[in-house]
Amino acid sequence: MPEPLIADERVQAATEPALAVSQLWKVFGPRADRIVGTPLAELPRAELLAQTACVAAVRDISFTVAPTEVFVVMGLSGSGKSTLVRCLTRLVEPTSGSVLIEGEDIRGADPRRLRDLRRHRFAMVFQHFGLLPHRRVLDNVAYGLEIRGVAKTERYRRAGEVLDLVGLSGYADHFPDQLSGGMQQRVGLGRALAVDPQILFFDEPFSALDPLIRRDMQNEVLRLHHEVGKTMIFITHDLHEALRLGDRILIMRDGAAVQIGRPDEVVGAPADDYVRDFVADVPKSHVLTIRWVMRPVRDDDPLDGPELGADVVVRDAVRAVLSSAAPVKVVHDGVLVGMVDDEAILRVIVAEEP
Ligand SMILES: Nc1ncnc2c1ncn2[C@@H]1O[C@H](COP(=O)(O)OP(=O)(O)OP(=O)(O)O)[C@@H](O)[C@H]1O
Repeated sequence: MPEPLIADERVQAATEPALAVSQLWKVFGPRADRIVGTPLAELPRAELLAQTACVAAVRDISFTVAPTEVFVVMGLSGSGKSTLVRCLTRLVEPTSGSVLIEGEDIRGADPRRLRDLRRHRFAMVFQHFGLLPHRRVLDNVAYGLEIRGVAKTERYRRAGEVLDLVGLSGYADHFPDQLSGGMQQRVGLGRALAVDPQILFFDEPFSALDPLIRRDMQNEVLRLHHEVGKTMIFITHDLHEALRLGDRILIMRDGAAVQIGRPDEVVGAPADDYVRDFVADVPKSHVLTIRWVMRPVRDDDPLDGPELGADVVVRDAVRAVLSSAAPVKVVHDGVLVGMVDDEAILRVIVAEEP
């Protein structure tokens, strides 16, 4: 698959990143702080373990996340996703590297500042909802505000608002065990949103839910993201979930970042065989945009065909392309950047046939 011909700057705005991670390592084990920067750090995981009894759970990872971006961390079990994300809030202490949250170095935060950041700037949603069983839904949602010392009337007002937002109006007085798994996770989402955090962290929040409910909840996250526009860091081992939710995806393997890219980049230009295997079964027409299938404009191209934006997904372009006698013109920022003809579209569709 050719590289897209033009860069997409949608996500990477010129503003300060919400999160900037640089050369982050987490090594577990005895004398873990003696590994980074030595030849031992280059050893494959199994050899490092055999020689030093240490595990490099996160290896030299760097990335930035733009404000309001949904950034997904994906990888197989044991690849280091949870450790990486826990390092970002110092639930796990990084071994080396830096983590800046809106420019603030959180590795330098003292315990008081850290507590403050966790109460005011971050919120977490976990797989096992972590709800308080003896408290009503309303109190569970209001919990973060209670910890912050917000007065009862105000926190109930806010919790009521959030219950509406997550589709649980009418359930304020229920207890968690009276709700289905999906609804309990909505309470978890509501509790996270109630404190109006700057960054929401999700650690495999939907893995325990059955597939239909899981899809519902993914839609819910997309809808909430659209409404509240928070920066979200989302861990999953499910590629389809990653592709649906992520503006960009970080793919991890054995603690290292194998690829960081938009869904269409991961599917259109997998960095190696590991990623290629991951994406082999993804219906390409659902993910690739027409910039991935367009060809350069030729002098003799008829220019009376329809026009489509370069970010239109192939699946949504099929009808326009196939029903037009002339090739479709692909435009980006008002400039003609390529052409798409029937053949290019059909190649993607036919490749998906079982
Ligand atoms: N506290 C710890 N002490 C020692 N090793 C650890 C610790 N926590 C994690 N590890 C190891 O670090 C590696 C990465 O684990 P991590 O839980 O971050 O992976 P993961 O991708 O989140 O996996 P899963 O999807 O199964 O949760 C694993 O080899 C794990 O055994």
